[in-house]
Amino acid sequence: MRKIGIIGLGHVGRMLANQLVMNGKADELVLIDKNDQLAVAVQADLNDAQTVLDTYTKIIIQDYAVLADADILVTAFGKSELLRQQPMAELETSYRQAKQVGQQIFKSDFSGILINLTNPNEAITAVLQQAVGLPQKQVIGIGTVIETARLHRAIAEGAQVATANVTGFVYGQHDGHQVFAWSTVHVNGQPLTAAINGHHLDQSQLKVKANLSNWYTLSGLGYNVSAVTAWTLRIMTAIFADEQLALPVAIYQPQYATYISFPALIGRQGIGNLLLLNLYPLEREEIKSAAETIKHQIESLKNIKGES
Ligand SMILES: NC(=O)c1ccc[n+]([C@@H]2O[C@H](COP(=O)([O-])OP(=O)(O)OC[C@H]3O[C@@H](n4cnc5c(N)ncnc54)[C@H](O)[C@@H]3O)[C@@H](O)[C@H]2O)c1
Repeated sequence: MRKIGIIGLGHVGRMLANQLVMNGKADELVLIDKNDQLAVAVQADLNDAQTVLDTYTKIIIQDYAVLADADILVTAFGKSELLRQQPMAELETSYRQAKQVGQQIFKSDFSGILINLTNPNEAITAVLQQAVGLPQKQVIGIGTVIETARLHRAIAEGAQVATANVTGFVYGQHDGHQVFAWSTVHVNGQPLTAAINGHHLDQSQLKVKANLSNWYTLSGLGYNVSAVTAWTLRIMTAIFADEQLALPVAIYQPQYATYISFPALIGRQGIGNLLLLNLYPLEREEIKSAAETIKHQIESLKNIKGES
């Protein structure tokens, strides 16, 4: 039986619940939001849709206790409208919510894999890990998975090849101190320094292009939802199938003594081996510097008191 929980039923939590039910990807789905009416509404709406589906998902709402035997729990609380101000504007709000939600998860005895989507992603994943008390390998953030996907898309469009032909990672801090590790990027097995499919690709232009789609989405919609939902579903599949899929998720990286976006293998156990690739010295320095930025952000949370 596949049992999945989602905490926070805003744009992202709702879309994820919708996809899980519509595609029959969960046998039991636990939906929790601080807004009772919203949770009741999402449950009713999805149950109405189930009248025509040939799969069935049992939907339970507002009950932390039933998370005890859940396989995967996704945290998608937050207040994304704040992102219109600046990328880290949710920090205080998310921190207070994470303390409160984390305590409730701890009390529920949840022992599966927690995937955190709430921003600022690395810092809030670290706060949640402390609060829920699960081993670090079981508490993952979405990290720079979306940045990496956007980079692959920018490269694929520039070289006129399929996105699947592109490999490589963005490390560091989601929506902040990103590190484009060009040494890891290959297209059709070739490094970017080579002409790809007859195209010479410029790194700075690729970087701008990769960030542009985030800008377009945020300025038009005010939030982004589809890519994060699709990649969260992909991570869930990797966990259930024990795939050992390599993605740059937010993980605790002992070398930097902090949560940071870093490529690692994802499977049934959560995080497996970290990918220790042969990076350029400058890239290693940049990752170290991103780790310092994240540590400062986590340190700054000590001055925040109270719960929202
Ligand atoms: N990493 C990514 O690529 C990515 C993409 C999109 C969104 N996000 C992040 O995911 C989070 C959710 O985004 P969204 O657009 O759905 O936000 P949203 O503001 O639409 O929804 C947040 C939901 O969380 C609920 N909530 C707040 N505090 C809670 C608590 N203590 N307990 C339970 N529920 C609580 C709210 O009631 C609301 O329904 C944000 O932090 C956002 O920045 C990340």
